[in-house]
Amino acid sequence: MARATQKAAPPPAGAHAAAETLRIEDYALLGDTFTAALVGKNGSIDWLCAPRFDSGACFAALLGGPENGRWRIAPAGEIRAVSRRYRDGTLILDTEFETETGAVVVTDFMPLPSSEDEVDIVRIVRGLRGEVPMRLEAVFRFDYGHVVPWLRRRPYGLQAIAGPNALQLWSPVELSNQDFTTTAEFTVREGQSTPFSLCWYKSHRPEPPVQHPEVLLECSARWWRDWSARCTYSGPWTDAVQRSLITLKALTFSPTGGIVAAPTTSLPEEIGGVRNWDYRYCWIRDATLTLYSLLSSGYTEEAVAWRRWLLRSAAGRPEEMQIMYGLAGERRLPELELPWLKGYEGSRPVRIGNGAQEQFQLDVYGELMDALHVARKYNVEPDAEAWRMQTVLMRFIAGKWSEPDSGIWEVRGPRRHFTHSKLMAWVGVDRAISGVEQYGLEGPVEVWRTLRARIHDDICRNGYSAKRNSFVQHYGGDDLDASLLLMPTVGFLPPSDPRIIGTVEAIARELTVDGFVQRYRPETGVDGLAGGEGAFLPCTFWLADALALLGRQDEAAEIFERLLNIRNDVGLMAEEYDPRARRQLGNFPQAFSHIGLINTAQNLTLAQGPAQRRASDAKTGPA
Ligand SMILES: OC[C@H]1O[C@H](O[C@H]2O[C@H](CO)[C@@H](O)[C@H](O)[C@H]2O)[C@H](O)[C@@H](O)[C@@H]1O
Repeated sequence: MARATQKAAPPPAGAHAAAETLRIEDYALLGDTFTAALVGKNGSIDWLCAPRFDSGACFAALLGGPENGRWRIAPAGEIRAVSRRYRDGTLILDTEFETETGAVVVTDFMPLPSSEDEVDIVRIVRGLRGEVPMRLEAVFRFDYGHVVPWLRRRPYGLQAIAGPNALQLWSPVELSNQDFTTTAEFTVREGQSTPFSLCWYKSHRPEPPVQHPEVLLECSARWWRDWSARCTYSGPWTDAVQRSLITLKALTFSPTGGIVAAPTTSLPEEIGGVRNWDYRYCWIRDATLTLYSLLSSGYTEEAVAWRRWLLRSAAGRPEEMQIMYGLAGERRLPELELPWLKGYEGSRPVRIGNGAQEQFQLDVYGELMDALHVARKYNVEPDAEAWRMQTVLMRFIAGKWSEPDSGIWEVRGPRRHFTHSKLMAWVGVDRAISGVEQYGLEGPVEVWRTLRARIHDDICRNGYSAKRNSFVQHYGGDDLDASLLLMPTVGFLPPSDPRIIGTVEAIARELTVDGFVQRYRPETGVDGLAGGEGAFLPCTFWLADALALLGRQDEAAEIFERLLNIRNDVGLMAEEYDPRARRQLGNFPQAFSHIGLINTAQNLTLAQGPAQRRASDAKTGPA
């Protein structure tokens, strides 16, 4: 049985049941709108940060090995087949294991509604056929696998405690403890049910009471189904859109409305490579597209919360505005490496924090201007404050638009005059002018009109290559960049303009690998990083959007279907995809990719989807 033990060095990996390497797409998401967990097809929860998305992980096997923390419940013997699915309209996962002696289903979920002080995970094992010997293995660690806690036997099961963190494992079966690993063996027969629950809480607080798993299951199912019922999208891709919306909701930090780019850090953009970043923060850039996806699907409340998060986070002097913030708008997100973690399939370093936070990325000012414009257009909230912010931002854009920056891809090479950055500066000015022209707000509109024309002219002269008949990645260069697919979407030029057609076709021809779009060619060294990366899924959605705007609906739909096909078995997508190895890459699941899915589905279904609406907002430049 579990007993009090003393802290010691983490045991070697060999002390645990060998871990198979799971692909990124072998994971499914659990979440409670405060934090999230990833559970693998093998029944192992390999990632959980508590109490918030950006807290230290208590299960970090995803980026190391079982010795860095995990919680597995699976058949003890050979598994013949595994299948899984979310219950309709929920984030409640059923994983079915088929064995020689029978079949069981493990139901995993994080109960809702939840609170900031506790994080719960419930796992209910039910026998479907025959009888199945099961094994539980729990390796509790804190601080990303670094801290080995004390384990104490408790009447309900086990408590793990170290520093500010405590976990309680509630178990109806006997637990054993050896080498800082907790195990249990039990058998489940047809019709039987064996529930477990795990609760993270603040170690200085009293132990939380254990709640009944079946009651939590019922409440959580109701909570998700009520939420999903608010979706207004209906069309050929309703299930896919709903799954992406649920994912987006699970990536939302409910106390503040901030949406994290992904719940993970350091899942690699290249297996074995160094492009491993922490995405557990909120990016301003992703805001406009997020707003469109929420508003056009009926989720006004979430859009309001996200807009309020934006206003609070970006408040202050524009020169101090950041491109990303913490969940509550925190500004300091220092980038650190965690040398004790060997990285996903050896992809090192594992990083927490994100150095891109300090970069100057001109496009985010335009993104913020556009997001506030969209919110005004949809009449999201009374908005005097937003307009005040926009006029201040306009002064900043006017003074800074001609400077080089690090761009949408947050390159770690030298700053450049990225065409997309200038494009978004143009968008910022254009939306300010709309504030005056369409909404009667006050501002120096003549000065802004002159500025808009100047930026437009600058982009057309310096960001366009007549030789290539395409806009290019940065001034003075010849390379392409998939961010330029947004040119028709933001309304810079009409989709029928030959320069736009040329750009979309050049990207489709030269940046596409087996039908998936790369954001740029890393081998040019523009990003200052070693190695390469996969195709970027949001950019592939943007290609579909651009083609739809060009009236090439069939091609757009073909790309969209291709994207749907590479979602994993439970409808989730990472940021990138390796078309040759046919596997997902990068942080997972990625909000930007799911936002792309929602918006493109709407673009292909509605007469006026988000892309058409965004394009028609702008005063497009001379054709
Ligand atoms: O690979 C380079 C950069 O990758 C990350 O940024 C990407 O994700 C952001 C969030 O979705 C997105 O806004 C940005 O456009 C993407 O390039 C990473 O966070 C950066 O640190 C890294 O340099």
